Amino acid sequence: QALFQLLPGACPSRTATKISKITVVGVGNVGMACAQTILTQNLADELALVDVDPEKLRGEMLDLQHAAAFLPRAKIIANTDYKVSEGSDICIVSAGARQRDGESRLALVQRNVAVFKSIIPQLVKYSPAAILLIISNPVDALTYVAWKLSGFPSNRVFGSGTNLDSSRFRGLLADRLDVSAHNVHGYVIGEHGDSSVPVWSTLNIGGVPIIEFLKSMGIPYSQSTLDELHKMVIGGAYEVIKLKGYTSWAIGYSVASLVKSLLRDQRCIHPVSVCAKGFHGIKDEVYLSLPAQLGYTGVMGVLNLPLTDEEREKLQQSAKTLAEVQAELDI
Ligand SMILES: NC(=O)c1ccc[n+]([C@@H]2O[C@H](COP(=O)([O-])OP(=O)(O)OC[C@H]3O[C@@H](n4cnc5c(N)ncnc54)[C@H](O)[C@@H]3O)[C@@H](O)[C@H]2O)c1
Ligand SMILES: O=C1N[C@](c2ccsc2)(c2cccc(Nc3ccc(F)cc3)n2)CC(O)=C1Sc1ccccc1Cl
Repeated sequence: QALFQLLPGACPSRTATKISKITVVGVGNVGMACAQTILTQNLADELALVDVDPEKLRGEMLDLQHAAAFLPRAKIIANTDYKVSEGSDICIVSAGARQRDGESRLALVQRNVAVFKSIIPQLVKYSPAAILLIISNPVDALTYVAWKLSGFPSNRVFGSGTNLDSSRFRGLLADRLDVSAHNVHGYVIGEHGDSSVPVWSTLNIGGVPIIEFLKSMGIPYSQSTLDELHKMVIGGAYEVIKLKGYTSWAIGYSVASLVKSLLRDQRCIHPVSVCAKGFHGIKDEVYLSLPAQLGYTGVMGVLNLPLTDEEREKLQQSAKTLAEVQAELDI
């Protein structure tokens, strides 16, 4: 006897018309944190995992498949062959070599260019209409490399950039001010990591400019207070590395928020690494983080965020540094 007695008109073989497929390349700490948040938040009907390590790949796939009873239904597949990624809407790249002790940023980029040359053309071959979301570091330079290698329009190639930096910044302020991080409206822009630029001039708490908010709370402040907060964002990354050897959960949740804006066409504004040429006087083809609107087609637009002369100068300096690094690359 059949397991189910079908009702008139039922057609079990017919599936949803819009299948959202996401590929994660690099099943390390970051890649698996992204996979986990994407599955938990029901963002993919199909999740493909790719890596060069076949055993780790199969292990991670099986381990996720074993959670099926606790997750929304999703097809989880994995292979070292990029054919498994065919027809992806979004390809997330967290694969790459990690910085060796004493290794320069340029040397790290050059090593990861070689890694990207083995990844990006394969993703393009099987998913020519996909959006590429780059996480691997140095994320701004590698997002530029991915853009050049892919031949995609720049709106379909972006990096997580200062999305994590901004999340830490907002979280720290939220804790200090005893308010939800969702009401701390502020951006860290520019180059991801140590040289990022906190935008104080438009930072506000629920619409109240930060300086007014601190005054109203009777909280003493000075520029050094604000600068100290930015140093804590950077220090936070190093503290996590010192304590657990890598970072994963925060970047995993930040990537899920970006994926949701893309696949659900939310048109939310996120600080992410975009082609910054033409914004804030930047003349070079570099990727830097600016507040960008994300929707189903990718980066839909970049917010013309007012900046002080000092903030603009810092951004332009980062653009110059990145352009110099990029000029040395063999892409
Ligand atoms: N942008 C951010 O905010 C942010 C935050 C945290 C980490 N990261 C970066 O994410 C990257 C990954 O970090 P992690 O901790 O997951 O590293 P990891 O070493 O744990 O994982 C890297 C994975 O990439 C795979 N890999 C290496 N070469 C490959 C190739 N050619 N093709 C496919 N897969 C390949 C490895 O097998 C490994 O599984 C690093 O560059 C790290 O700096 C970025
Ligand atoms: O949370 C992290 N963890 C990493 C990490 C994860 C696994 S191994 C290193 C981290 C942690 C600490 C320093 C650091 N430096 C760095 C090295 C090379 C790059 F290309 C970029 C950054 N990177 C990678 C990374 O980008 C982050 S965010 C981050 C880093 C430095 C300053 C501010 C922030 Cl918000």
